[in-house]
Amino acid sequence: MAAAPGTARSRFVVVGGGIAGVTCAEKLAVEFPSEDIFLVTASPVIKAITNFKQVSKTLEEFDVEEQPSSLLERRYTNIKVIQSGVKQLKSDEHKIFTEDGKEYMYEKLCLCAGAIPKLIFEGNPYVLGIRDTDSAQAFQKHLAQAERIVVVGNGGIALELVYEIEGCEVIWAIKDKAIGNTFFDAGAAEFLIPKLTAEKRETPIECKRTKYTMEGMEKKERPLAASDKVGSALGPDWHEGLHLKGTKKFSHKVHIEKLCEVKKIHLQQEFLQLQQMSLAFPKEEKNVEPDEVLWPVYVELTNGKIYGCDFIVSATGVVPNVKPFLDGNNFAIGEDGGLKVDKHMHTSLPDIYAAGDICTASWEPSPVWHQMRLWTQARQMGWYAAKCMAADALGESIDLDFSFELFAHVTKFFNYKVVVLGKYNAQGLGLDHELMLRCTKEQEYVKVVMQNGRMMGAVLIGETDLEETFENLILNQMDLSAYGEDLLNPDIDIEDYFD
Ligand SMILES: Cc1cc2nc3c(=O)[nH]c(=O)nc-3n(C[C@H](O)[C@H](O)[C@H](O)COP(=O)(O)OP(=O)(O)OC[C@H]3O[C@@H](n4cnc5c(N)ncnc54)[C@H](O)[C@@H]3O)c2cc1C
Ligand SMILES: NC(=O)C1=CN([C@@H]2O[C@H](COP(=O)(O)OP(=O)(O)OC[C@H]3O[C@@H](n4cnc5c(N)ncnc54)[C@H](O)[C@@H]3O)[C@@H](O)[C@H]2O)C=CC1
Repeated sequence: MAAAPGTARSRFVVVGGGIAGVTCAEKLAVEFPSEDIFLVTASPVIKAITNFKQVSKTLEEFDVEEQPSSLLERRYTNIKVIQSGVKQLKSDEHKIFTEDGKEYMYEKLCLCAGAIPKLIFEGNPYVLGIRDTDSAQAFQKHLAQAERIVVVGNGGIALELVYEIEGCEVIWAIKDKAIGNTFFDAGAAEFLIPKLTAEKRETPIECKRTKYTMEGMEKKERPLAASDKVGSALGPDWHEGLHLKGTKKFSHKVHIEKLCEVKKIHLQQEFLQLQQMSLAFPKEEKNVEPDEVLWPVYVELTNGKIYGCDFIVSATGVVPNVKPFLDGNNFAIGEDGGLKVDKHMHTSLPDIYAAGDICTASWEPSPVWHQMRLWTQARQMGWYAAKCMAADALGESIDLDFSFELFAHVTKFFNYKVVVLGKYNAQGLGLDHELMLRCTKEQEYVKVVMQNGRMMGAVLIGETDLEETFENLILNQMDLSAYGEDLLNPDIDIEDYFD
């Protein structure tokens, strides 16, 4: 298709300057050194991966740096970064239109526009979400004035926040029976709880995991994204540079409300009126605090309790960022709202690929892999999408990348190293599975998920040193029935067994 005058044209265009987009553009730049690769991004900074190390077959370790886009262009002279949001895609014309009034034609396009926080009571000024550097800084600013906040959600962000916040009371409202439902079961939650309630927290452990830094610029020099622009998602250790401190002298004070959701949020005046009328909140029945404590906002939970607070953090997951810029194109959309991609990261529309948080993996997965919107998967998908685009462009075939064989994630919660492998929470295994546990208080928690004598998943908390062995056992699906409980016997060197 010929480009109209004024339309820039590139064989490969990538949208999004997060980990998925940058990795995809870098790989394309290497595969096609004589082509210009356009990277179109709404954010003024890009995310780059440095010091990448493959720790084991599927576990990886890397640093993530927020960098000015000029550094990327200097590293890859055939990458051209266009800093403007895409406002429209016309897939039938192979064109994208940007906010600054320009248009670009592509032969192959990869969409890596990430996800946005799925907020409860969206639009309420007392409800904050955390996604990018700007929203994290806004949160920090509000926290500095706060005495009490309510954190809603039970996933990665909530787990990190409730542990890190100091000098501010935290009411943590979760839908589930136990904390951290996206990463662990109730047993692991029990193991972790004492760390949360301990008054004094230790210095952070050194842990082999991704690290988050800002390279090539001082924090104060960082260009601020305009508030209406979508920045890249934060990631590992995002809170390290932030001072997450409230106004109080105490260190930590967390109260957990289980099995509940937020029913309503009342502004102070509305709350007082209702209370005066004694209609909505008869004090003897509900957990309403004494009148002398006045809060800007009151959170009514579905368990009937009401908590006043300075503001609410909604850490309630993300939705793929497909609106409004992809409206008018007939993409197949997954149940979670992402662009469906097949095993070649191809969307349902010709010549359009997608990677990272924006996409929904819709191929038949390996029995021990599942998608989770994580930094590692954004990198793996971006890299593999570029390989698939290259293979398509050259008329070659390509097999699904090995990284999708086994789900593997290393992170840190409550100052413990946490490794989750395979179907670590027996996801999708039904009742037909067994759990084996080993736990030493304040030291380690090891859980393996077994099915028909085979290891299907594991949660390793603490310095267990078991990740590589278990990774192999899950990958090779060896029949372990003969070993029974010895599999977790601390007196047996399990690695020797299987070498
Ligand atoms: C607070 C927080 C902590 C996290 N911690 C961890 C962790 O410890 N470990 C982990 O593995 N993962 C973590 N994650 C998840 C991880 O950050 C994401 O899964 C990952 O960054 C997704 O990468 P991405 O490239 O798909 O999307 P993003 O990083 O969101 O990048 C999207 C890019 O698209 C651009 N964009 C958006 N719309 C447009 C448009 N219309 N036109 C042009 N460009 C556009 C944005 O500006 C951005 O550059 C965390 C996330 C958050 C929010
Ligand atoms: N260390 C790590 O690996 C981290 C990873 N992340 C990733 O960043 C992304 C965003 O993190 P989160 O927002 O924590 O998402 P999440 O998907 O990890 O967790 C969302 C939580 O919100 C709960 N929830 C959903 N709707 C709710 C509602 N209406 N009311 C109450 N609770 C509700 C869910 O049950 C779940 O516990 C995720 O993809 C997450 O995996 C984030 C922080 C740390």
